[in-house]
Amino acid sequence: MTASRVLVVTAVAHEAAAVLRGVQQAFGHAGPTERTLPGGYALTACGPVDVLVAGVGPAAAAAATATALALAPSTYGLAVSAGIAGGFAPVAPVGSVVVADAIVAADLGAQTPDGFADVTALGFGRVRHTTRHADTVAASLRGHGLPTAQGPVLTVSTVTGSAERAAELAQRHPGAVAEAMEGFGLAEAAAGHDVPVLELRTVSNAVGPRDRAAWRIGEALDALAGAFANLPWATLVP
Ligand SMILES: O=C(O)c1cccc(C(=O)CC[C@H]2O[C@@H](n3cnc4c(=O)[nH]cnc43)[C@H](O)[C@@H]2O)c1
Repeated sequence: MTASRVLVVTAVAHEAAAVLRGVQQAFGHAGPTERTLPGGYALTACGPVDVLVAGVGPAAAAAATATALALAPSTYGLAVSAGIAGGFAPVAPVGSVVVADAIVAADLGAQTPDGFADVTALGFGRVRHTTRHADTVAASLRGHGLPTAQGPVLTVSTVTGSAERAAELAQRHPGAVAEAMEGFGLAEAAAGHDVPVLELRTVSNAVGPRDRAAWRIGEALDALAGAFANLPWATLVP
């Protein structure tokens, strides 16, 4: 079997529905088919794309992605972490798209007297995965008029809630465009199956002081559908 399908992993069903709206627009498939994988993960197939609901956080993303990849060896040519995200100002405002050229575990490490040390610095692990197709995807989205930022997307286990933490992350990860909670989990699972990865998100809130009234989840989900409708599918699905 050729690795000709794309696996898209979201945290929650609303994100999966937005992704599927975009995929349906791109491929015109009327009837997506849904099944449940072992572990209870909902997987919906639409054209050459499978959309999986994994749950929130890196561990949930890793478990679900590993399950899907193990059940269908040599099926997927790309695994994509997709959903909403917090955007770093000013590059990624609410409603914009972010495309990861790297997926970085931002809080996997140890607090030392000299500050945070990630597991790579500590000598026992990795904190970064390089993605596939980021340039082509970002160019395509911009070509369709979608505001798009490209750069590292951070994976965190705790949502940033202060200006100090946002500044610390931005300083430690120059060029970071967004933070979310699942990308690194997907990337770790995909690496175990030699499947290339991408992370594509739309911004629902700014990374910074907590302000629930400022979240724009509906706007971000509509933007997510728009992004998936306008991906360079011929590149992603050879
Ligand atoms: O309670 C809060 O202050 C809060 C602020 C933003 C997001 C949350 C969530 O629980 C959503 C987590 C969910 O959505 C993704 N996401 C969206 N925005 C962010 C963010 O600013 N930082 C990290 N993750 C974010 C994430 O991938 C999860 O799937 C709560």
